[in-house]
Amino acid sequence: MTSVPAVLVLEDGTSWRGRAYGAVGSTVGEAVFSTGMTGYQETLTDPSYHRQVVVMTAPHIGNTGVNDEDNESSKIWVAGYVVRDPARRSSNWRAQRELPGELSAQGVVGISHVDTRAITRHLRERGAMRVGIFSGPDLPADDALLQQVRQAPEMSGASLADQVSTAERYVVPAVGDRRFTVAAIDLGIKAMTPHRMSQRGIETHVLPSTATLDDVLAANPDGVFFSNGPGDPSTMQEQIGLLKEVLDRRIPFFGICFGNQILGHALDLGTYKLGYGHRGINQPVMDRTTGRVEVTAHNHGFAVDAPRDGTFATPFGSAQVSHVCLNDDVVEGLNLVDGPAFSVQYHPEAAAGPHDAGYLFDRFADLMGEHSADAQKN
Ligand SMILES: NC(=O)CC[C@H](N)C(=O)O
Repeated sequence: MTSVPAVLVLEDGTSWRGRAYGAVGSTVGEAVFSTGMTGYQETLTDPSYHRQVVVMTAPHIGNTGVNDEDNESSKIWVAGYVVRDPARRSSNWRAQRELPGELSAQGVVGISHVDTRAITRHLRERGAMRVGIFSGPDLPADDALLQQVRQAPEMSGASLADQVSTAERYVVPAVGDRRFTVAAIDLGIKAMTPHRMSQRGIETHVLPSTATLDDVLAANPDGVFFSNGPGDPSTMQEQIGLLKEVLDRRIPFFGICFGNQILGHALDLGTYKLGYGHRGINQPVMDRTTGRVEVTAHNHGFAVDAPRDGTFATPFGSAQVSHVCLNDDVVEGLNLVDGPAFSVQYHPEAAAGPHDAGYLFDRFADLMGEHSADAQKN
């Protein structure tokens, strides 16, 4: 098989040569790496990867093909894909198509046969940075390509949720009897999140990222949820304002990832950009409320800045850091002690990933149950 040449160019001028993988052409984005050994289809279709070029540290990608069941959204969102050694053909009973064909069909430019271990170490030492992948028979000189990379927008300051959110609201029904109704703000929601809620008797009303308080209240919700999503959380001023109104009304709240960062802002905490972020399905996190350690799925490049020890004052009462990452002490969860609100920076929906953190959806259901019991008492 003849291969088309490709080159990966980082904004610091470093470049790697390989072969075109998926669509032939060019793409730019933020270079990040994922340490997930499995679950590449869920990674590719996670809307939080919008505008990011993902380097897979697992060397062999494509082994299980792709199917119509494991998508986390309606399309592949990564801006580009970097793999070491693609499977020549898939071998899995659930495979319906081959990964390279799927990438090509969706116009996703990738590169293979590059040293993904070296690229990962480079990003780990120098931090996430802009990157381009360029493929074709006659590639321009690296200098010209570097200019294109340096013109790409930065991730800091990027407001991207509106680009990935649903245009229309939709409802994911509860499995069995409906116990609770949740209004979920879609900032780039993964399909598994309402699915996990439905398994707990929750009917989820998924609303566009531009939803107002009236839109939320129209669902008559027992709880409000803010999803994961791409971009810089400090740009989400409308959503931060909406969440403040939700907290003010003491409606039970749960947030995942971007939702955790937005809760941080609503509590007057800041967010900052991590050197290279956490992406993968093998990150150890401690739930400080129980002392239990869980292995969890992550995909974040920003984090909340909050005091680690004890409680701290917020406009909505005292709060605490509920979870921390055991690798680097990054804040992985917030808990409003004086109100019905909590969030985590990682992914209890576990798509892909271990199911250790599934209890958080039960915690949300319990919070809604307690709150409705309290409301009846008052
Ligand atoms: N998965 C997410 O919600 C990511 C949140 C945010 N875009 C970050 O990179 O930190």
